[in-house]
Amino acid sequence: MMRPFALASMAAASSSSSPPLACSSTSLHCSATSSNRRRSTQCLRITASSSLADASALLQAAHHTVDTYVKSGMVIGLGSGQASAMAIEYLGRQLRVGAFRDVVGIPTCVASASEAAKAGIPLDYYHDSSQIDFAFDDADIMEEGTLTAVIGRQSLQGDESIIQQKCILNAADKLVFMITKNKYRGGLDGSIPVLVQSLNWLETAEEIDDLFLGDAEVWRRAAIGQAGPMGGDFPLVTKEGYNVLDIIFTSPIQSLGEVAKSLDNIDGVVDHGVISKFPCTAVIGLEGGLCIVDSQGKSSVEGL
Ligand SMILES: O=C(CO)[C@H](O)[C@H](O)COP(=O)(O)O
Repeated sequence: MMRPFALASMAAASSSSSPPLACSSTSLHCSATSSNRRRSTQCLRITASSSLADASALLQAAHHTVDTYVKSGMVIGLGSGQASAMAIEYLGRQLRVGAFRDVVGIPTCVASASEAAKAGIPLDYYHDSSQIDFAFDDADIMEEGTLTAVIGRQSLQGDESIIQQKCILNAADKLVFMITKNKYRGGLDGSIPVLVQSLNWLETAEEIDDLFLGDAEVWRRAAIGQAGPMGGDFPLVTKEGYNVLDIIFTSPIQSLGEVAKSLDNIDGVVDHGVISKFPCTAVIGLEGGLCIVDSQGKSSVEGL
């Protein structure tokens, strides 16, 4: 059954991500555990410098992604978010100075199309038959080890579409997510967006609520105004005509893959923000360096 959740509990759930102390089971280990712990404490005190540090970590991740994976002649899926915007801007600059040529971008949403247009990257639409050599994106969170990611936590206004984003990312021969280390861990928390048929959204929401009973709350996303279990006065309707439910996990998620599988089996669920792609690479921005982890289990550290 849907329960009337207070707004305060939504705020608490969405801000409950505790800072991790290390970014991988393997070598992210990168000797940085104690300094990361020190850094986590400092970050709690100085939020402004934390976002500056994150921005600088993401900038390194964005430059590394373009420098390492982009080659002339590629068709590239362009994701959205802070790091993706940085990568798009840098890619445009590199095209202008002649570091690459004949690159075509396929934006996953309006925001990345607009960044790419500003950067002067030639663009194309995504078609079912599009051959995409490489794609990059931000992730809201990424599961340590499996590299399963969640996208689409931000509000889906305008023309954004989780379906289109996932199609482009899944179609790419190679996919990179650029993230900061606090988004890469096991026992993830926070929310997962789920697209549902709007006609029977309440039944679907109740089924999802029953599935994760005690571990999650299910809210319908609002287009404007206050969030609420029912989506407020103006529930969000995507461009495809679906509602968005946010499953707000209040207990750590044991396996994102299992959550995705369970959601796929529920009537009325059209898609969700969990993406599990092989091969996939996480370029994780750290303070003063990068950690690169791929889905074959290889990891390396740069610049620490
Ligand atoms: O859907 C997404 C990427 O496709 C993410 O929700 C989002 O863009 C993350 O952005 P940021 O890194 O700026 O928080």
